[in-house]
Amino acid sequence: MAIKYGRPIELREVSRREGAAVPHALDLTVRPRRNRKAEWARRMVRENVLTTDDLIWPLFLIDGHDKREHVASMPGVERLSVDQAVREAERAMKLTIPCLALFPYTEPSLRDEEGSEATNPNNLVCQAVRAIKKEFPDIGILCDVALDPFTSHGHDGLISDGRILNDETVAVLVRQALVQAEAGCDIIAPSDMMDGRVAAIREGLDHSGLSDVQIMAYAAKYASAFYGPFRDAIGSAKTLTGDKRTYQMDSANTDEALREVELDIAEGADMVMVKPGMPYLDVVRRVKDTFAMPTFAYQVSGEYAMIAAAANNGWLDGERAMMESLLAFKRAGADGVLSYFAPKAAEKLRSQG
Ligand SMILES: NCC(=O)CCC(=O)O
Ligand SMILES: [Mg+2]
Repeated sequence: MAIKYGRPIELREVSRREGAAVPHALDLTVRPRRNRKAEWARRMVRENVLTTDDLIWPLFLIDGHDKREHVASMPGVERLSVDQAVREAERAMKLTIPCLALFPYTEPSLRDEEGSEATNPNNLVCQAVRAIKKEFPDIGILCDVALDPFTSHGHDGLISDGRILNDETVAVLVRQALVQAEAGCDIIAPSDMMDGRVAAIREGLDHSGLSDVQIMAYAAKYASAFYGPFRDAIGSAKTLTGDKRTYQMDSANTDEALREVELDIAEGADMVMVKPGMPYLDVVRRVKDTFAMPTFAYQVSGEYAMIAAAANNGWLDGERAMMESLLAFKRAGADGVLSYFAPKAAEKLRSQG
């Protein structure tokens, strides 16, 4: 059977001859199905399109050389040594993915209470930024700013008596942003949810002659169960004590998301992000409609894992579910998506020409 665009050609609606008698014919003037009768007709009225320009590809880094390690809870995703990350950057260039996001798996021996490795100008992230930029200066690189990959307790900030300290943490985040920007990173993406960090980072960058470095603020980041596999990937799943509800947002709220976004824009964010993605599409839509800012969504590890696991079990058509999930972000008003599906989706988009 000939298959095109995933459905049997035999199912195409055959045009009916005028005047032909149809039993039980309804007297309908409006028949919305007319605009869906063939692929060319659907293409004509399609409201949203996904392109490779919409994709940001998150990569996980590990120490070593020529090393790739599977992340068990994220089938198809690997931790990469810096040389392998450079190879993936080349793949991203060929696939016309505009931007990579880098996340380190930090050796346990380098993690401490203060997350000191975050401000080491030669840490894994900074090494990867330099190596990728040296070979592929034309690909964008986004670096996360938060302490969780570097702290022994797995929290995004400094802790005292069980409290995550805001202002003290912000001072460290500014130093983290500066080492990454000095290594050549193009976009600083604070994901820590401390108050006032965007303004402090903007000021730090500007005072260091780095005023061209953009800020994509994880402005509305929710305390979510969907981050589980990411914590597995960066090695903080086992060490994380408690949860992040005193700094990340309550999943019950959307007005609060608007206030958070408004603050980050006022503090100098060039782009804003909502995270997680699919369970929070209502927030993406409200943010886009309210602020008309470049608005991004993060299709997080748990969202990826759900689709990948169901597909691996044969319960979902993985490719179709991937493309449908990514298009949903465009429909909700997002300008782009951080997604672990980025390379697969880009391959699919390019094969469709
Ligand atoms: N700051 C980056 C993340 O927390 C990512 C979460 C995920 O992919 O689950
Ligand atoms: Mg905030």
